This record gives sequence, structure tokens and C-alpha cells, in this order.
Amino acid sequence: MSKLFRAVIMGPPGSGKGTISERIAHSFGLKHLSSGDFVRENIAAKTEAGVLAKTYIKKGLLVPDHVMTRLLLPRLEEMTKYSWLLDGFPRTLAQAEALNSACDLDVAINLNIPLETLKERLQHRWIHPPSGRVYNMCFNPPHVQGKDDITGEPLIQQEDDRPEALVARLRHYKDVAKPVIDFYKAKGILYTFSDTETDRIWPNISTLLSTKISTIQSDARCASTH
Ligand SMILES: Nc1ncnc2c1ncn2[C@H]1C[C@H](O)[C@@H](COP(=O)(O)OP(=O)(O)OP(=O)(O)O)O1
Ligand SMILES: Nc1nc2c(ncn2[C@@H]2O[C@H](COP(=O)(O)OP(=O)(O)O)[C@@H](O)[C@H]2O)c(=O)[nH]1
Repeated sequence: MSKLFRAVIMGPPGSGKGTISERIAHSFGLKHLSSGDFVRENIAAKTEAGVLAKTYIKKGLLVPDHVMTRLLLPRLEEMTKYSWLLDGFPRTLAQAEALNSACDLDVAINLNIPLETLKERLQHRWIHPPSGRVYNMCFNPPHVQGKDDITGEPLIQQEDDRPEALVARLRHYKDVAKPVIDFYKAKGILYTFSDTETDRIWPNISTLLSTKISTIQSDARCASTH
């Protein structure tokens, strides 16, 4: 019998959460759950929470905690049979507490990337809004400039990735994330990775998860023989 594995990945905008989550999902077979994707799906489907969320996002604000938890926790309840990695949630202490009452986490990955690196990356981030695919004009450029690799549709730059919006966004992140980081530190599940390159962070995350996942599975095997 193998026990399920639950992790969250945190970090400021541009820290590589999406990029690293894709690698984790691919290498370890976890489901990658992105809060941003859930929000976009709800907006597109015009659900009650989606309609509400849109009014905040249009103003460049985070979606309030009670809307976000209402939108996200039912999705997690559908995932009880799967191991998953949650990207983009929790962003506040209230969200971390709500998640904590819904399930036990095994690992919280925290990406600590210098401010100058984040600014540089986000200036070159282009996305394909319908799919959420993310490109970087230097790190992972599309095959054809300005076009999505799969559909050939145009790529756009998000308003809030522009340099003027970035500094305020990053400052806000720091203020809100600190209590979340402290919360997971106190639980003994926080793992922080600091570097300027995803390719240097990735081997360390991969080693951590290999160790954690095999420990959990052998604990589950012991429990089932007792
Ligand atoms: N946990 C959350 N709490 C509040 N609002 C959220 C949360 N997750 C997502 N949202 C809302 C606000 C975001 O601007 C929007 C899109 O989220 P997301 O795709 O994570 O993009 P983002 O541009 O804010 O993050 P990043 O730059 O870190 O990738 O959805
Ligand atoms: N130059 C460079 N760009 C990177 C690196 N890692 C990720 N990126 C790019 O930086 C941008 C932000 O990464 P993303 O995964 O979207 O971060 P998120 O906002 O935390 O989800 C994207 O355009 C990525 O392609 C890296 O090591 N070097």
C-alpha cells in the first residue's frame, strides 16, 4: 500500500513555481493543482465564486480568502485518491489555516529568488492565456516568436508582469507570505531553496522529494503489516 503525498509550492511571482511544478508532476506523477488555473476556469464558467473573483482580479487585487477557499477546497475533496502538489495556494495565513484543517501536508517548498532575478524574468514572461502555457524569451522561448507552440495563437504579456506593477506586487507578496512561511516552519515541513537558476534548484528539490516519497511509502508499508 502506498500513502498519498501532499505538497505545496510557494514563492513570489516569477520564482519558478509553475516551471518547477511541471517538472515535479512529470517526474513524480503528482497532480499539479494551480490556484490560478482554478480561478481562470471559474471565471470562464461564470460560477458564483468566479464572477466574484473576477471583480478583484480586474482591479489587480488578490481574491479574498473566503472566496478562494470556497473555490479551492471542494476541488481538493475531489482529489482524495491522488497525490498532489498545490501551486499558488495558500498565499495568506488564513488560507494556510483553512488548508490545514482540510488535510495534512508532507512538504512545503519555498522558493527564495533574488528580487533582481524576478524582475528580469517577469519582463520576459509571455503567456498563452487559454492554456496557461508560460514562455520566457531567454529561458524557454517559443519555437516561433510571439506564438504558442501547440496552437500557434498569439502570446501576451500580463499587465501585472510589466516592470511598473512588479515592485509593488513583490513587496505585497513578502508581507503576506511571511506568516505562511513561519506557519510551515513551525510545523517542521518547510524546505527553502535559494538560487538564481531553476536548473540549479531542481536537482535539490528532486532529491528531497525522492527521499520524502520513499519514506512515506515505507512508513505506510510498516503500518499495514502491524
Ligand atoms: N491563493 C490565492 N489567493 C488569492 N488570489 C489568488 C490565489 N491564487 C490565485 N489568485 C488570483 C489572483 C491572481 O492574480 C490570479 C491568477 O493567479 P496566478 O495564475 O497564480 O497568477 P499570478 O500572476 O498572481 O502569480 P505568479 O506571477 O506567481 O505566477 O488569481
Ligand atoms: N532566465 C530564467 N528564466 C526562468 C527560470 N526559471 C523560470 N524562468 C522563467 O521565468 C518566468 C517565471 O516562471 P514561472 O514558472 O511562471 O514562475 P511563477 O510565477 O512562480 O509560477 C517564466 O517565464 C519562466 O519561463 C530560470 O532559471 N532562468
